[in-house]
Amino acid sequence: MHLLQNLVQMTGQRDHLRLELSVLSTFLQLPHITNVRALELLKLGDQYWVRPRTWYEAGQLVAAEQDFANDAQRIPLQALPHLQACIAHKAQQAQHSDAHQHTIWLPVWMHEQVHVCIEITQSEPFNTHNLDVITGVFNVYQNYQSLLDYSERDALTDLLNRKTFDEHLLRFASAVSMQTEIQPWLAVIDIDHFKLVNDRFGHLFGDEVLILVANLLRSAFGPRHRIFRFGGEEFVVLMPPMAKESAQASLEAFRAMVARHDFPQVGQVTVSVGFAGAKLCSPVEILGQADQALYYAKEHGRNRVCHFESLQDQGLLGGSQVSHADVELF
Ligand SMILES: Nc1nc2c(ncn2[C@@H]2O[C@H](COP(=O)(O)OP(=O)(O)OP(=O)(O)O)[C@@H](O)[C@H]2O)c(=O)[nH]1
Repeated sequence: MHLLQNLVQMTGQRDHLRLELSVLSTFLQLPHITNVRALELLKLGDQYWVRPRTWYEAGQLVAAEQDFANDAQRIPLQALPHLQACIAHKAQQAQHSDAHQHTIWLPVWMHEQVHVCIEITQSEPFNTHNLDVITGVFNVYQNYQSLLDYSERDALTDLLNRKTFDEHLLRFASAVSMQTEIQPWLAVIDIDHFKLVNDRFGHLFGDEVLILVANLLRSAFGPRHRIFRFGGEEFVVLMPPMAKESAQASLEAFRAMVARHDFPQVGQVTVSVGFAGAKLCSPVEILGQADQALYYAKEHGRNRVCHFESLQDQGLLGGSQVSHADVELF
């Protein structure tokens, strides 16, 4: 009965982190289980890394507070050879036992990739009944996870939709380090004269441009970035902590990549970009700042990248543009 109640509670969650904590808490109700962790996997450079994202410690479930790259708990995937082999073979699970404990790894497969893996350790060897219950709970969790994921994505481009933006931004903003020049960034990217694309070539070709721009965004920005389609021809990228020059350089590289791309039938398409530091202030404020920089880029020739704080320091932003942010975004 306890298990059923836990499953009900688990499927009542509306965000990934709470769902993860809820599944760990469900596993902890099962007999013999001594430890459970949700591991996050990420490719940095050409190597895969793992870190515990949520785990059980001193009688409590806790979540990592650090950005993945700065997390001292991250280890190379090779350090967990059974999990590494499991992923390499696209297997559903891996097990390992030593004299004291028995561990099972259950990777969450989504679009043929693994970003999360549940690790369960128990004092007794796994038996058939025990494994049936564990995999049953895990399957409910995995199905629910993909349902949540589906509800968070834009149907046309498969990028994140706007629904979870605030939550992602909050996580990025709380990763701000003491060095103020290294900070997360928020960029608003808008396709130039997109109405003309629709008018000249029709909505189907317009849609194809949106899909291709989304693909270019995915290839330009790595897994530590979060890419959203905010609606229409507007995209938002949350960039992990870095120096302003690096943020500017990667946005410039993306802008140039779009300008170089040959869009079928349509030919050349350009984008304008505005970006601002994603400090700990309200999402509305940060979006408003990036949007003011975007507005400036649109007003000054399009196909360019503008940085809010630089424009502000140069006194190039009037007060009137703020209303654009209100109209466009809220
Ligand atoms: N094909 C397609 N068009 C869309 C979609 N969503 C919004 N649009 C169109 O995007 C166009 C946006 O046009 P505007 O906001 O006037 O901006 P613009 O023409 O890109 O001009 P600038 O932003 O000033 O460079 C409108 O024509 C919308 O109908 C979509 O999902 N598919």
